[in-house]
Amino acid sequence: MENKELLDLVTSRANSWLEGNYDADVKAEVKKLLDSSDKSELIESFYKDLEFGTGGLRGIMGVGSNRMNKYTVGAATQGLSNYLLKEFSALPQIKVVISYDCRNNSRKFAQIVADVFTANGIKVYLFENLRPTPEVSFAIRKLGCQSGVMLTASHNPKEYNGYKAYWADGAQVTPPHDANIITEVNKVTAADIKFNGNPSLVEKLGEDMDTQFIDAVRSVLLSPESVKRHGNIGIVYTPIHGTGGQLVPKALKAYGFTNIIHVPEQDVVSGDFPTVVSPNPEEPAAMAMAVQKGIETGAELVFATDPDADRFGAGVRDDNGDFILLNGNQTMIILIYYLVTRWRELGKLTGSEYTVRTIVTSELTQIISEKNGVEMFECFTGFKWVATVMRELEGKRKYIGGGEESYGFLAVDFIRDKDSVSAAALFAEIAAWCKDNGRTIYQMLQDIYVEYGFSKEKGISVVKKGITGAQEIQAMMDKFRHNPLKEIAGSKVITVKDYIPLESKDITTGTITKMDMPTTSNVLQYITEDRTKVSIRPSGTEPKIKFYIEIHGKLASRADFAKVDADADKKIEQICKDLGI
Ligand SMILES: O=P([O-])(O)O[C@H]1O[C@H](COP(=O)(O)O)[C@@H](O)[C@H](O)[C@H]1O
Ligand SMILES: [Mg+2]
Repeated sequence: MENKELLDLVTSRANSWLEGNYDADVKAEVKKLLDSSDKSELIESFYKDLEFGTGGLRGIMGVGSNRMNKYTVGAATQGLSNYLLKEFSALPQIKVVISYDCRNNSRKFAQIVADVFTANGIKVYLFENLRPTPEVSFAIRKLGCQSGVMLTASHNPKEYNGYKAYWADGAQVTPPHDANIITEVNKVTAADIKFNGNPSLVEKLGEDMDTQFIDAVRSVLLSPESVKRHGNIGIVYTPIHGTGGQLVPKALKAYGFTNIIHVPEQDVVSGDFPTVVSPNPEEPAAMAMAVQKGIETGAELVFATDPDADRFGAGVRDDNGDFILLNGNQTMIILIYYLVTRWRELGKLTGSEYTVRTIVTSELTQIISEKNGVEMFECFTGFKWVATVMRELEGKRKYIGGGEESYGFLAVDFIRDKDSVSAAALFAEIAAWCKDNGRTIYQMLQDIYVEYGFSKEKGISVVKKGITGAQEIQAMMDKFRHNPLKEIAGSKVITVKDYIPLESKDITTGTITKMDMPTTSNVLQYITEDRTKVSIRPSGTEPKIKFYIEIHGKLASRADFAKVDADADKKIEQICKDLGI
């Protein structure tokens, strides 16, 4: 779009906010944007509507159709209400769960969401205080609700907020509901939003639901004897100012862990995230205070969760006693290995069990799972796709666990989104079990590489903000799509997978095979002769293009680990050069 055309579009959209049914302070903000000589903020705020991405709506807070505010949150809820009223017209009472995280405005947005739902005659179970995302999923199933909303922008920077929308099975909405809801939302004008809530339709949720959640999580403990013997392991835990503090320590205690060490500065609930630049446990800086506390106290494990406590990050001690922060693939490898091993040892495997990973998560998890006789399914990025597999297999096969490289794991089937609470308890349990086996988690990971093959994964995100950033990301995707790399780190590319046409192309023969996926997605994958895999996709939650690198090799024994790992780093460096990142 030409600059003039774009400016006309945003000016007319902003003017409609000045004329429409909007609060006076909102109009004053819009006027400021219109009057400013620098039009960039006006353009960013109005050039499009906020879109449902990988994890619902997510955007910077502020006025405008492309921002998180009373009206975009209100319109989303009005559209969702309209859709629920149609879909469940036979029910005497539609019910939903609402929770929110520590972010600035999350509580306020939660109240707006509750008002709009109840104004539409929908019963709301509203958490009395901030609670983790997985508890929303849990409560929807427990209370037999039709939908739910979590106000959070997950691990995004503090300027952001967001809206995760759930369906009756406790999973975030997927097709056809997501598209149908968007159609309803797009029909809503500011005047249509019913903001005048009906408090008599609100029921508060709190400690009772927490107890049910913790009891359910407690029931999946697989090695109670090991925990009994080693319940005094020192575990540092930080919620990074978010919701995890409500449940993670309780879950660890319920498992039998007694030595939980807090990072008091980060237990402080705050949407300003005063002690970190970014509240994302994937970034080592977000875990620095916890690691420091671990060093000071001699703890063995360091855990962190993101603000809405669906992501789980862990640090373990290496052979020198130094803390190593595991990446999401390593955590997933450890969790999957433990689950399938323990299920097998306990005689719980009947042949119908399964696990799930996303297409950008290490294939080593698949090898481990399947060598233990447990089929692993592949799905798109977004935990809603893991939940989709669970929905399809509900009542037919038994879910053991599933997850993804971005610190997301779910080890239970009574929740349908990633859950850091059960993941943290499980991880601590693994540390106890390892002690009984005479090794550390770090050594166990190396043993896994020896037994199942060595792999190393690295995720690289390139940030490209705003409207121009989005165009640059698309141009990069176009380049990789139309001029695929022929060689990566000296190895021939033999397969290119494109998830828009859902085609896998064998480069040697030119044969194209259709891929079976429930929908399409803007993802490219290159696979080389030496099993290197590079996946490329634009993020659906942040202004980023993401590269996922995975390489495979051999590890003969623990003694060789340092060398094999260092060589892997060199290879990954070369791959980055080849990708131009
Ligand atoms: O951000 P969260 O923790 O809600 O998590 C959501 O977004 C992550 C990042 O997605 P993207 O790569 O599209 O940015 C996904 O990996 C995850 O499955 C999804 O549930
Ligand atoms: Mg999160």
